Amino acid sequence: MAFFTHHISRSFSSSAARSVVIKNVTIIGGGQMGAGIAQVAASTGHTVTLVDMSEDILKKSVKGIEGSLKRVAKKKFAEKPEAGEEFIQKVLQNVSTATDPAAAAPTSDLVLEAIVENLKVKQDLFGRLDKLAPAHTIFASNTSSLPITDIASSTSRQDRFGGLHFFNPVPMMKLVEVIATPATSQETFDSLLNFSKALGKAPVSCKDTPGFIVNRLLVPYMMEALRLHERGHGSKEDIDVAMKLGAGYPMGPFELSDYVGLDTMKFIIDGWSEKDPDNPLFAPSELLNKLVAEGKLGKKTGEGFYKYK
Ligand SMILES: CCCCCCCCCCCCC[C@H](O)CC(=O)SCCNC(=O)CCNC(=O)[C@H](O)C(C)(C)COP(=O)(O)OP(=O)(O)OC[C@H]1O[C@@H](n2cnc3c(N)ncnc32)[C@H](O)[C@@H]1OP(=O)(O)O
Ligand SMILES: NC(=O)c1ccc[n+]([C@@H]2O[C@H](COP(=O)([O-])OP(=O)(O)OC[C@H]3O[C@@H](n4cnc5c(N)ncnc54)[C@H](O)[C@@H]3O)[C@@H](O)[C@H]2O)c1
Repeated sequence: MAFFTHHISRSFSSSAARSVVIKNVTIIGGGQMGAGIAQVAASTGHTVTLVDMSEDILKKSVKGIEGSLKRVAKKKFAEKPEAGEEFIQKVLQNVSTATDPAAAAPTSDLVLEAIVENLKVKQDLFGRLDKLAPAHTIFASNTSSLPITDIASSTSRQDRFGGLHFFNPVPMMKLVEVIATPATSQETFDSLLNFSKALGKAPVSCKDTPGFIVNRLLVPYMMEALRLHERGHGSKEDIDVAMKLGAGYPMGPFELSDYVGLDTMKFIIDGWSEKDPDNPLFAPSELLNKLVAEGKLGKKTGEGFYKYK
């Protein structure tokens, strides 16, 4: 229970780091979130290196960025399609790709991670990068649910480590949660806050507490929707319609789950259940586990709670 009741008071450690103007960014993970963040960073004049595990994945990431830029350009340059095409090419020139994070880390002001929601994998990544990146480089995680303090513990730069939690789809969602751990320096926090503003986002300041602000409220809501459905008290279609038309949400909880990715949902819930085993809300869901086991991960695989082909 301590996981959900503890309170961390924010105190900034004294730090050798100065406030950094973030220009060169390495983003690790070219999935939904990493590609979206890369797009927005490149669109706002940052130099971006996008890293993932294979050239094939990176090709897909860049294709996704191009597709999203086309939607942005269609609106932004409605009257001037050739200016729209120029904008797309200019943004894409700011993005390079790599399969080894070591390639870009030495010249990065910020290394931002958006890989799988697994503590050990994130710790291994940052532990390795800590030895490669210069002293001034800030590290940040886009984790949905893991404590930033735990991820940062694999490095020797806990004062230069924070959370930057973006929302999906990144080009459309204005919010960024900027998370300071008790060890994050004021300079690092300011750099991350200013970077979020430079991306055209609206940052809010968060403590390193479970779910930060949005997911602390969103996860119980989503889990209640799942439990309601599992008890047979509402079809997923009716629950989605009800929350869209009755609460004004743009997507119902099952549509949103498919959009986020059911594998990510499961990682979040399994992690919280481990930390708070007595909370029935976080107990394993047979339905969610079955869909993930069948590889039905939502929109990205063509099927989740709903079918998309
Ligand atoms: C029930 C199971 C429970 C399991 C329990 C597990 C619990 C865990 C839950 C926690 C999950 C946390 C995840 C994460 O940490 C935090 C999040 O990110 S939460 C997700 C937040 N996002 C949302 O809530 C999105 C809600 N949806 C919307 O806002 C909209 O639907 C939309 C995505 C913007 C799309 O809009 P629509 O009107 O529906 O559709 P359109 O396609 O017409 O789009 C409108 C408009 O937007 C443009 N657009 C859309 N996407 C993009 C894009 N990627 N790039 C560029 N442009 C885009 C599109 O072109 C349209 O433009 P227009 O035509 O209007 O000019
Ligand atoms: N999906 C969402 O709506 C959402 C929103 C906010 C935050 N997040 C968080 O962002 C992170 C990424 O989520 P996503 O939805 O983009 O996932 P995703 O599955 O779409 O993409 C993850 C990418 O990371 C790559 N990857 C995995 N391990 C790697 C490693 N060691 N090195 C390099 N690349 C690696 C994978 O190949 C994949 O392309 C997670 O921590 C998630 O909790 C997700």
